[in-house]
Amino acid sequence: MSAALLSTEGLSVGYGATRVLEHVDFHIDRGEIVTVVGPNGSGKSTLLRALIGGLAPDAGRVRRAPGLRIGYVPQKLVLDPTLPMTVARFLSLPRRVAPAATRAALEQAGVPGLERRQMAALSGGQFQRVLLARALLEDPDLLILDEPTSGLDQPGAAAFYRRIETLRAETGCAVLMVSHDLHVVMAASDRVVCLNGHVCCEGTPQVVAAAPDYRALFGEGTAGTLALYQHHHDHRHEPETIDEAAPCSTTS
Ligand SMILES: Nc1ncnc2c1ncn2[C@@H]1O[C@H](COP(=O)(O)OP(=O)(O)OP(=O)(O)O)[C@@H](O)[C@H]1O
Repeated sequence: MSAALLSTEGLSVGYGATRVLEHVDFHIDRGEIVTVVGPNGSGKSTLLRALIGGLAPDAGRVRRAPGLRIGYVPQKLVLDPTLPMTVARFLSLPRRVAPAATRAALEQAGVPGLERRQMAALSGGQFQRVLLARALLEDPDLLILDEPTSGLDQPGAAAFYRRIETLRAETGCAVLMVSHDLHVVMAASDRVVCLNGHVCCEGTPQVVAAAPDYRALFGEGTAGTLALYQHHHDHRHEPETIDEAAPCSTTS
């Protein structure tokens, strides 16, 4: 537990009287890539809010390594499209960033030279990369991404995941990623945690990118960056909340 960058013990958290997460034990270690999957409304964003300190636990605790630097990429960010704002200016909010640091962050995020482009004129993939660049300006020990590929097509998602893998290799930062896709995850994930109000199951992704079935499903364009996650639940959920095809040996 002491090696963890960030961990929770018995975390219960919610909004007012509504509990969203119950007794969640979670950890992410230095340099690790962890993907949290779960259906819509299962508490993934709530877990992130609790982890970054935006939501106080009702019970249990959150532990952060001393001096931990977190770079956060939000699920979406809505900017007024009529407001003229260059990428460089966006990256300098709320505090000014030197041009060299802006250039380096855009390069690291895989979109060099975008400084003078208008935010409103970026494609979905470019916008996501600029959000990543903004997170990288923090020089994070831990990069937290909330559904970063939700607006991207499969080749776009694969390219984004390749960039994240490269970043981890270059900087050694840990990566915590959230996805509502229960089955398809980043192949480089060291661990996948399945959440549905509590931790249902966790394990490694099964890398099947070379399998003919996988290719039939996802095509050839993803170059091994995506993998299937196989759930091994030992309890049953309400219909339509989670992965009905998963084996559930007992009823909770
Ligand atoms: N600010 C809030 N106030 C009250 N309830 C909230 C608030 N934010 C989320 N909730 C509720 O908490 C539950 C979990 O929401 P959360 O956003 O954490 O789920 P999620 O797994 O991230 O979902 P999604 O995949 O749809 O983004 C939902 O029932 C949601 O309606």
